[in-house]
Amino acid sequence: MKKIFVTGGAGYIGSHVVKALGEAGYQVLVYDNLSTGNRWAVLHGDLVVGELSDRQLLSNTLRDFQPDAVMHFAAFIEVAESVSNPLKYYRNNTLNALQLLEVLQELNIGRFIFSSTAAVYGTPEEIPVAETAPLEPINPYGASKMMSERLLADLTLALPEDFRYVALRYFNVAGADSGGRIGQAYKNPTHLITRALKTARGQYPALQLFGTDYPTEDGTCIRDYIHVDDLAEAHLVALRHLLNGGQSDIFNCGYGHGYSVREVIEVAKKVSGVDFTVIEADRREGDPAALTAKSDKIVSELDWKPRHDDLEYIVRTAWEWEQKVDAKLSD
Ligand SMILES: NC(=O)c1ccc[n+]([C@@H]2O[C@H](COP(=O)([O-])OP(=O)(O)OC[C@H]3O[C@@H](n4cnc5c(N)ncnc54)[C@H](O)[C@@H]3O)[C@@H](O)[C@H]2O)c1
Ligand SMILES: O=c1ccn([C@@H]2O[C@H](COP(=O)(O)OP(=O)(O)O[C@H]3O[C@H](CO)[C@H](O)[C@H](O)[C@H]3O)[C@@H](O)[C@H]2O)c(=O)[nH]1
Repeated sequence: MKKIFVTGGAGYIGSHVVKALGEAGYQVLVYDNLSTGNRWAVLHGDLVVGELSDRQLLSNTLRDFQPDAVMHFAAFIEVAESVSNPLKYYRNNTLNALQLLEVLQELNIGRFIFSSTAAVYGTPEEIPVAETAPLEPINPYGASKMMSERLLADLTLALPEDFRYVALRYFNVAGADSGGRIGQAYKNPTHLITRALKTARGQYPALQLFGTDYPTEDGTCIRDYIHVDDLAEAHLVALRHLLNGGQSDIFNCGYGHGYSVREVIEVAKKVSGVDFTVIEADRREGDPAALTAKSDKIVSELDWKPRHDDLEYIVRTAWEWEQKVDAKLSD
């Protein structure tokens, strides 16, 4: 049985990947400080509650576990916060990734899957954006991830046989486990779909719509929303690629088309059945106007088969999860 070490596996995306790894028969060890993750979200394997910057604990845990591959999800993820507190993001997302790579090198652990982001592209000249587009992040979050990608690229150049990685550039991840066991579970969520559905449930008085003067058809930002279970499957195909001797590579993870904020709000109103209040507000700092993935590379090269390219399904699974999450968080 192959062993996979998962940092950030108690978080939103990591927990869905851990679920998929468990169902596919991998042995999983999660390493997470539970800063935004939850113990109950780890459905398979064991959890070590630990801080990435704790080099000793990280190293001892990896030495004991001897994984065949590492998946690195642990990071801070909010664009707006990264603008107001950039060093927090460079420390956790870049410095802690660097230290993890040093420890892996010391222990000769050489297969790595990295959670990157569409934010590395900034405001691309052409959309859908291809993996080969220039990386010009417009916020510290994207820059912190771009720097980690650079570390990976340089390390694999130096050690082509001993270190191989796949960086997955996620677009906007949304939705929840179709079995209703896990989903996004933050005390103060900032993502559009989660905020909209919590507003529909009466947890916020209104949804703020950030920016209506973007150069898009309806003036609001366009994003490529990908269901979290399809993203989990992308990790499994990337893992098989590496374990079968595949080369280091980078793949976009999105469906290749997007929806405007107004379109998402309409679907959230339809699925919830609530005509919640929307307040048109100023642009949020650090937001590009439109970001969609050119997504054929992962399909053709890794045989990724997405199953949930349907905004209504994405929002419905998130809505079903919203009925449960508060009870989970107060457990
Ligand atoms: N959510 C998205 O739309 C999105 C898009 C692109 C990329 N990503 C990337 O995906 C990854 C997972 O994101 P998510 O949405 O699941 O966020 P999340 O906050 O739910 O998960 C991050 C997990 O990492 C843990 N963690 C953070 N810092 C840590 C540290 N120093 N030591 C130990 N554990 C730590 C947290 O407790 C949490 O469980 C991140 O790397 C993020 O940048 C997310
Ligand atoms: O209450 C809200 C929340 C969001 N938005 C808007 O909705 C769109 C999507 O915003 P999200 O916060 O849901 O997602 P982002 O596009 O900012 O960022 C997400 O996707 C990025 C890549 O595209 C990064 O990876 C990042 O980690 C991840 O949070 C943006 O135009 C934003 O301004 C609102 O109008 N109101």
